[in-house]
This record gives sequence, C-alpha cells and structure tokens, in this order.
Amino acid sequence: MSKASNIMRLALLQLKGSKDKTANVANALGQIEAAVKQHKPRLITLPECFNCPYGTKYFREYSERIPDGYTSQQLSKAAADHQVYIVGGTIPELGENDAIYNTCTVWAPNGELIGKHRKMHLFDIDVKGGIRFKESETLSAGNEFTTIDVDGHRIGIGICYDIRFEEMARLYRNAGCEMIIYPAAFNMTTGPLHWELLQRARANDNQLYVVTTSPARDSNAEYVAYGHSMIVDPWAKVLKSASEGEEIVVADVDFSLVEQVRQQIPVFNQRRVDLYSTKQVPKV
Ligand SMILES: O=C(O)CCC(=O)C(=O)O
Repeated sequence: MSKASNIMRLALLQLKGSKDKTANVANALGQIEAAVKQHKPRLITLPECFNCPYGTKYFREYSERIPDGYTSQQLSKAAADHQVYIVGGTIPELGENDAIYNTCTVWAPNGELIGKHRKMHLFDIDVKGGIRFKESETLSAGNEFTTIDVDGHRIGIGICYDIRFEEMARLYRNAGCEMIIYPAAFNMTTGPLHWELLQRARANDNQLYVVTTSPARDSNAEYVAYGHSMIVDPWAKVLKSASEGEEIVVADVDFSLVEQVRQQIPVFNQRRVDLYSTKQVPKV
C-alpha cells in the first residue's frame, strides 16, 4: 500500500471514569468532539475500561456485545460523524458462550469496525504490600493478534498488561507494524516503576512508535490509575506525555522516523537467527 502521508496527528484522551456507564460514554463523546474541533486529529485513542470501573466484580455487569452494544454503536457514530479513526480504549465484551473479554474496538472514519482486540495476557499479579489483581477471575483471554492499516501505516493493538510481553511486540514488528497502541490502566504500584520504562523498551526493541492511553487518576476510586498517557517515538524518546488528570494529548507523529532509526541502527537485520528464532510472523 502506498503511504499517503508520513505525518499523522494523534489525540489521546485521558478520561475520568465513574460507575455511571452512560455518563462515561457521554464524556468520551464530548471529549472526542472537543478534540476534533480543536485539533483535527486523524486518529483518537481512549483509555482501557473507559465505560466502567476497573475491577473484576464489574466486568460482567457492564459487558456488552460488539458491535451491537450501546458503547460500540456510539463509537461507530462518533467516528463517522467526525470522520476520524477511533481506537476505542477497551470495554468489557460479552462474547460467545457467555465469556467476558477485555476488548478494544477500532472504528474507521466511515463508522465501520476495522479491528477488535481481546486482551491476550490477563492481568494476574500479586505484589506484596502493593497490588493484587486477578482478571482471570472473570475474564477470558483473547487469542488473536490485531493490526489495522491507517493511511498506509500498519498499527498493532495490545491492551495494558500485553505491553509486558516483548514477544508480542516483536511479532507486530515482524508483521510490518510502525506503531503499537495500548489502551492501558497501570496503577500506583507498577506505574511509577514500569510505565515509561516498558513503553520505551518496546519502542526501542522494535523501532516503532508506542502509544498508551490511561484513565485519569481518581484517588478515591477502588483502582487508582497512574495516568501519564504517552507517545514514545522509535528512538525510544518520550514525544509527549500527560500528567494525572483529565487531559487531551495531541502530537504529530512522523513515520519517516521509523525508517530512519531502522536504517541507522539495523538490529532487526543483525539478529543471529541462526542461533535463536525471532522470525515468526503472526496471522493477522
Ligand atoms: O502490568 C501492570 O503493571 C499493570 C497492568 C494493568 O493494569 C492491566 O493489565 O490492566
């Protein structure tokens, strides 16, 4: 596919959440409209679990079918109304056999669903004195890689904990991705330690853009999100970053940087694949 443009304007919406689904979706729609009016982005990203509280006890109650459910329909309409790509954060999805997934939907400017990624690695951790979380209490894991093509640029989709798995990012690079977008909600234990580190690591490993979008921090919530939605460039430099509160982060990313870095530091072609294998190309 020919690359229509190397510059793409992104708007990351770091949104406040609450227990009121309709209010959460309305807030997202209002912020999408504001971002479009003020900044005219090509692609908008939303946070993980933007329509419900982040907690295993909430997922089933808030779950919806995709694409027939309320939130999907609203995002589809917003994408079409504003002629913009929307990487719709995540919502709890009611799937086949009553299984619940943590799922990201992606909408094209004509309102069509062009991607659906179910979180592949469930967030099950137990950090002593820090945080215990067990998504697998109520969620099932997805088994598929998801890429979208926007103006000739391939973008991989992962969700939050997925970012810890370098193999997944590597496979996206093998599939030709120039960017990986992770809707995410790190917390106050792992966020300060690992949030930026993991993004810069994945960007550096694979010489591509890494984009994360977090909920805004609410210190009174049961799960306190870290915030700091971020864009990291293929040099592993933080291009733009949010603070903790509700915020729109806007940046023009230049995809020609991807090629420049890959030419100047050609690690991808210097791998000793005679000694180890990192060549698998995923089915996308
Ligand atoms: O990996 C982490 O530290 C946080 C992951 C997370 O919050 C999630 O997967 O939702």
